[in-house]
Amino acid sequence: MDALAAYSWFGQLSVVVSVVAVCWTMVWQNLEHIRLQQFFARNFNRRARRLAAIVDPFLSVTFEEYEGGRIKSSDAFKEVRSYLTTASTRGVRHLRAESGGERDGGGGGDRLLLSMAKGEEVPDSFRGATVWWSADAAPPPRDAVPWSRASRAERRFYRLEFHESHRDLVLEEYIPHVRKQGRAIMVQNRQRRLYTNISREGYDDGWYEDVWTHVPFDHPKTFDKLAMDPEKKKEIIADLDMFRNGKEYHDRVGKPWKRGYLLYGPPGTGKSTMVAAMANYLKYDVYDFELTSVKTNTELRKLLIETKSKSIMVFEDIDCSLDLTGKRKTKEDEDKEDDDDKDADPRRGGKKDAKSKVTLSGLLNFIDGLWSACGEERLIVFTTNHVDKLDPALIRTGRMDKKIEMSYCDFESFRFLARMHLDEDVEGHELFGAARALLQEVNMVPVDVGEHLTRKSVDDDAGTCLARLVKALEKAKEEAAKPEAAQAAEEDEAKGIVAKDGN
Ligand SMILES: Nc1ncnc2c1ncn2[C@@H]1O[C@H](COP(=O)(O)OP(=O)(O)OP(=O)(O)O)[C@@H](O)[C@H]1O
Ligand SMILES: [Mg+2]
Repeated sequence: MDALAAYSWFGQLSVVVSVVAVCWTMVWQNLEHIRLQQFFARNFNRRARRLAAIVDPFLSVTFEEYEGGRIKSSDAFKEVRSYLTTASTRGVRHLRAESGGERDGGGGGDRLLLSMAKGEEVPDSFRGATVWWSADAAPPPRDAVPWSRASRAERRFYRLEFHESHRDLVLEEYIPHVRKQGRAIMVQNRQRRLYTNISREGYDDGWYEDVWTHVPFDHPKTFDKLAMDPEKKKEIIADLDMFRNGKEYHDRVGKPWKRGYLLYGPPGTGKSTMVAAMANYLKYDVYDFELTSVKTNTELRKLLIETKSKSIMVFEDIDCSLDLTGKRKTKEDEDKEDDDDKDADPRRGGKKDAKSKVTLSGLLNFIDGLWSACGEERLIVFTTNHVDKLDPALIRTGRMDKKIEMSYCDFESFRFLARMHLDEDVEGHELFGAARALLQEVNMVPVDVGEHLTRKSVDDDAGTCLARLVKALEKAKEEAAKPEAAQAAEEDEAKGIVAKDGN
């Protein structure tokens, strides 16, 4: 390299170094500037926050009806609204009334859903902390979908305000408590349903997606109107309470949250009525399984999957629904049954008129197989007139946890029915004692006792009804005293069958 070239190279290097130096200085100065800005901003914000906390130490949480522009109202909003229904109806002067749609957990029909009107505020207290709820609404968004009513409606919201010293209590305990209470109120108020699986016209073609059809469940029977031994009734109610509040226990011991009840006894002793009373007490839906309409075990499983929590699954007259006296199946039987499932499934080219092929093991698996754990908080109730006909595997503990015998009318049930039907203190009536004495000798089911005690005309009084009952009991006593042969002859005569010798 000659001297000139070396000079030129050195010159270029110095230019590059100077440019880098200038750039670095600029960047550094700006960095300093940004740092300073951040420093000031942080300190100012902190001070501003501190100042704001002194001036206004309250925090707030907002529950919007439509979260993030969705058109389905949010669960949290509905839960808060339900929770506030109780608080607001007491403390608020201006309420908003809506007809309770099923989707909102209101239930439709005549029910009204009351909530705080816009601009109202109500205090609430929780573990010594006071919080305030207010209701408000924002105008609909500019980009509202014109044909969607929900989208065009104003955006309602609830605001919860509390002192910042209660921040942890409110966020971690109070809000979960409000949501849980709100959900419970929604369950209490919802219109309950009675479901049936009886197939509708066209179902066999496999086109209907819904395997259940339903009607509103409005059965008037409650435990207050069910005649039975008071101690037994108390025990059943306590058992239902334990079950309803048993989520933690079932989780702890690793048991699916379900319970089996077997109700057995002669016809007319109140088994179906007991199911209605249970459903009304627990506020559960009822799924009435008509097993004779279920073609296969697979279909039974599908029905199970489609049931919701907080429900009673009832199998009435289980002994008549299926041949459940048979043995459980071998492997070969199960293979054959799978083929039968295919045969009976019209969607898979099976015959339409296939008879029910639900088997005992299908039912056993339904009750406590792997699939039975899907969903939670469900009662399974079997009713039967012939408990002795049922396979012991079906009613063993774990499948049927509680077995309740519904029996003939005893004195307590009679007294209960007499008071309920005659609506007065009938125990002093002379015929009351006579009926009581006869009931110790004769078996009569509650449905018959109730029927005799029912007033048939406006002129009927307690005496007339009791006399009718006493007469029926005396007749039943006479019948019971007759030898069996005479009874059979009488029955034949009634049917028009006359013995060959003419006697
Ligand atoms: N223990 C009872 N208390 C009050 N009412 C009863 C009682 N038992 C029966 N009844 C009345 O009798 C009618 C029939 O009762 P229910 O249908 O519950 O009998 P069941 O035991 O289910 O009979 P089945 O075995 O024939 O199905 C109902 O209208 C019910 O009101
Ligand atoms: Mg019944």
